[in-house]
Amino acid sequence: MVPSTAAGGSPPAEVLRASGVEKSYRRGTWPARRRHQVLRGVDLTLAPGEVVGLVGENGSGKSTLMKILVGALPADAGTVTHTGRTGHCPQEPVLYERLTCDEHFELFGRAYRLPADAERRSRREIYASLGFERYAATRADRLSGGTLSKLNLGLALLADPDVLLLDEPYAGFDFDTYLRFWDLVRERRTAGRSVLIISHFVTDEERFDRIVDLCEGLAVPR
Ligand SMILES: Nc1ncnc2c1ncn2[C@@H]1O[C@H](COP(=O)(O)OP(=O)(O)OP(=O)(O)O)[C@@H](O)[C@H]1O
Repeated sequence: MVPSTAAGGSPPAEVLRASGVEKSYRRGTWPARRRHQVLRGVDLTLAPGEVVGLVGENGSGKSTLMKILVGALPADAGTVTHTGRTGHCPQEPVLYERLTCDEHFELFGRAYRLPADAERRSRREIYASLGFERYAATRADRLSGGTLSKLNLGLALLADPDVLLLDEPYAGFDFDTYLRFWDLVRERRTAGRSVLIISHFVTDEERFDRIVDLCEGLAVPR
């Protein structure tokens, strides 16, 4: 980790930097075991208030890169540095089926060490902006796929992270929720927060500041 502000107190030029990130997986069983190199030296930066799209075909390594960026998977080579707080919304929601939405927010609020009143305020804003307050007392195993995605995103937003990393965040959203999602991203950008969005494809290119293609293991600016 690097300090959250540059020397002299001025804002950092970038909130996230990945340099030369490499990753390969082993495939097959012995004696036909071989390495499959997914990332071949990815360079990627995210400036404060920037909304960047990371696109690439199925299997190009987007989720692998995201896991490395959040520290959930070690890279074989390269470095990743962050400033400030990071929120991560994985492709598959990591939730507890017996806990309600409210209980998830309480649990994650404690994990983020948020004061209880700040957690409740943030939770109310998230329910209102994504429109799922009526499910506050519903257990996760009784939620629809789209509402699970809202909860997954809401938990990543709870502590107002400086950098939000989202893996296919709107896959299960209806159109109204999709538009609400982009309102939320716009608000974050205005507040100087950064968002990196992984997607198979980008339909609304104008909503992003920049698009980066993950192609043959490298991040290529579009
Ligand atoms: N744990 C693992 N072990 C072995 N191979 C893996 C593992 N995780 C991913 N892979 C392989 O690495 C490649 C990249 O996978 P990854 O999930 O990062 O791609 P992706 O771009 O996110 O794909 P998608 O768009 O389908 O979600 C794929 O060929 C996948 O099969």
